Amino acid sequence: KPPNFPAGPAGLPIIGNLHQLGSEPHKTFMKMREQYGDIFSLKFASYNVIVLNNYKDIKDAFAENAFSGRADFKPLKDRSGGMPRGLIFNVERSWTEQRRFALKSLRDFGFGKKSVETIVYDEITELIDNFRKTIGKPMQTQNKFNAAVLNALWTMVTGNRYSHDDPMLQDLIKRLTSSVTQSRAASVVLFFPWLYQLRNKLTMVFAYAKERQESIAKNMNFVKGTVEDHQSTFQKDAAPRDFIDVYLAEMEKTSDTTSSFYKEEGLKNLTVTLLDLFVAGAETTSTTLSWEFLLLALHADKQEKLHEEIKRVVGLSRLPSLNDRPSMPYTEAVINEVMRFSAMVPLAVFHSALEDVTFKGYQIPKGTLVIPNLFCTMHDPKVWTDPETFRPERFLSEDEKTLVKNEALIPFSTGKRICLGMTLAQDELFLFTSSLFQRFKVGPDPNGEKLTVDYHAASVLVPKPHNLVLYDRIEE
Ligand code: HEM
Repeated sequence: KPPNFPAGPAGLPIIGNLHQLGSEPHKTFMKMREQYGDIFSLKFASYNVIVLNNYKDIKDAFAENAFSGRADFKPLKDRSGGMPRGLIFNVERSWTEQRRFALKSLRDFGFGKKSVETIVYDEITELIDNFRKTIGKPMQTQNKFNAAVLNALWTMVTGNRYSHDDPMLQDLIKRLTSSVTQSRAASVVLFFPWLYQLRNKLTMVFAYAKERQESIAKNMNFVKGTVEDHQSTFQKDAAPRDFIDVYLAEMEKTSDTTSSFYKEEGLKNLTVTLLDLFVAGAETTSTTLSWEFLLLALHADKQEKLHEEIKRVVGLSRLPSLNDRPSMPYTEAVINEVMRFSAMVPLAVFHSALEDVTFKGYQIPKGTLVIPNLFCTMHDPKVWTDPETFRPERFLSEDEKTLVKNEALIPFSTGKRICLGMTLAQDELFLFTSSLFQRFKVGPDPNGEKLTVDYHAASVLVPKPHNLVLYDRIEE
């Protein structure tokens, strides 16, 4: 161990602590915290790791540029053409440039602005039509939300939308979903470059590796095709149609040969950026909606309160809008509680130290992986009363009229690398939640198995497949 490094459980040679993680590492870390404290260390193969479990430590660490690196895993670099590019796994200057540009441009195309409403309304209208066909029948919600959410993103980025049952859209969803929810067994190769090499050589033997490589290649081609279409119809002086157009315009005006927007490098960053937006934006938002439907099916009283607020503030004759949001604290509290309870991205995305840093008296060497245990901050019994209970009222003042903030609610992480799509996700969650619970009531399938909050744990926590039944509140 490096000198003055946080303490942690002893591991084995070669693999370090990898064998101790279990199927739910976020919970294992909560147990280790009892023995080793809020900040403890691990070893994953040759990587030094520190785990942060307290929201204050996570906030302080991630406010520093020194902790804004990402792991230098070879498979991740291969995914973006041999070096870090795009948004999620990019680092240093290229990341700063790409992130700043994506944030600004997407804000102009919807993030936090009115136009997000128009785009999301199209999806909500189709979703409501589809849901109405299933009234009274058992159905799985996850895939339906996926299509709507991915479509909204696709519209902002590429200017087009698909019908929710379009095979192209369904195919894209399948490939994106598997990249986020693939088993932990596959991610072990991240830590062992030699195993990754071997796996590549034995691609024919490892079916999942083959499938994953093909899926990344297909997604890449799909995105490249869309970029090429834009390039061939791009008009320099016309108003940009979408995110890709703004990006192409930025490339046109870049003359600095070292910029991440310059010519070929710009194009490479664009394709990875597009993939990153879809990978990060679609599955997360739709899984949050799945959690919400499941939790509200289990808590009919909270669902009734939610519907009552929507009926009182918006009525039943028009769709809710972002302007209604400040008058709907219960709706906000429900969304907050769904995000807290599900802690859907339990360990965020690993950060790494870009240089040697001193943090809270510890010396953290360059290259150390930093894991923020977001699950712990949002289920910490020291912060939350009865953390395992679903109770939206915890985010309200005593008279239930005002929303109350809690600093430990950090489902989007915090600091320099805070989720780039946070505003969009929050707007979408508000619009989907208020529109769908204005119209529908959701409950367990009376003839199905007992509903539980069990989930499948990968990078994202996804509720186990389950059926729900919808009822239409508005007779036509
Ligand atoms: C409920 C929905 C969402 C949740 C809970 C969520 C959560 C997260 C978390 C925990 C991270 C990791 C932050 C870190 O490394 O510390 C992240 C990163 C990211 N998210 Fe989200 N996200 C959501 C929706 C979205 C949407 C809709 C988009 C885009 C349109 C998006 C784009 C991104 C990107 C690009 C990153 C990487 C940022 C970077 O590394 O600089 N996310 N998100």
